Amino acid sequence: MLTALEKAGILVEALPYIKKLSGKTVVIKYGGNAMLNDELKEAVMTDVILMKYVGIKPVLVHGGGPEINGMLQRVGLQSTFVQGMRVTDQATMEIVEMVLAGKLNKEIVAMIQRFGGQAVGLSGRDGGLIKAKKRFELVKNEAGDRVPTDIGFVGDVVRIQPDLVRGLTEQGYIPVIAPIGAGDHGEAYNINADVVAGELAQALEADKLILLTDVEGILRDRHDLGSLISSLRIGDVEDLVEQGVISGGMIPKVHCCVQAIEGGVGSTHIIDGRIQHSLLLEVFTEKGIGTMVVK
Ligand SMILES: Nc1ncnc2c1ncn2[C@@H]1O[C@H](COP(=O)(O)OP(=O)(O)O)[C@@H](O)[C@H]1O
Ligand SMILES: CC(=O)N[C@@H](CCC(=O)OP(=O)(O)O)C(=O)O
Repeated sequence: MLTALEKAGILVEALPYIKKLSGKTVVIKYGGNAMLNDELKEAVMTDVILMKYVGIKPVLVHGGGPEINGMLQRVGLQSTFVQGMRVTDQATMEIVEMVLAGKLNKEIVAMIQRFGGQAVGLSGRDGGLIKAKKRFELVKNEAGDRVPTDIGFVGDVVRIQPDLVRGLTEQGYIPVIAPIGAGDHGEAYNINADVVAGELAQALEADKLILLTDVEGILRDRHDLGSLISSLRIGDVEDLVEQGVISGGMIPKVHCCVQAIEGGVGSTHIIDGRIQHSLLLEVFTEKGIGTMVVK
């Protein structure tokens, strides 16, 4: 048990971080398996609300890959991934939007409301928030050349109109955003939630981008938890991707951190969403956790 003095010490340790981040925007991406557990979900929402009440402007972008997988299975649709991106045909796109914008977005909003915060749920199709275009994934062929590959209704962000989100944070709401964009003709595109979080962080000139995931951070050896890279320079990222050290779903994460840093976001972090209150540990303690991607 902590003594009263130790408890007070923990609160005092948070003071410089509260001071530094008060009034600043922090974009948090929450998704994957870390989203399936109710206790963890509640801890994440509590952390986000706490951030808000100490003067930070949190913006939540959520994924929901495993939930989409579950629903696709229920309706008998197969799903495949190319470099961490879901190949998305028309029928899959409908399910993706139903699960992300219809189910999960509203559940998260309801949970924040229940715990005492004020949240507004949006998808990128609302209010022209995310303009998207079809993404062609660059995939290596046998000769080792990167060839643009059609993966259906998967989108790249063309433009973010951040005013709506800014207005909400200024009025004290916590925006909760589903990663779907609108094409030229209003059609829906499935965008990886990490990509949306990175782009939004840049558009909002956020101070921090935090990606919550289902591993400790970036590991040099996936089978060795002691090999966590706590600080990774953006110049070293491509080598690690080329060597296969960083693969699958970690690729969009690390790339969006690189882009966010290059786009002016103060700091980017990939942290373990399976640890209760990992957000608080990252934001309000000296040591932080996970991998910080730095210039
Ligand atoms: N070097 C690495 N270190 C840690 N995880 C890695 C690494 N390379 C690939 N991964 C994989 O990336 C996954 C995280 O990506 P993803 O499953 O898309 O997460 P989320 O669903 O949280 O967005 C990890 O669970 C792990 O399997
Ligand atoms: C193009 C693409 O892959 N989109 C993702 C969108 C959801 C997401 O990113 O969810 P997680 O963060 O939980 O993985 C998908 O269809 O799964």
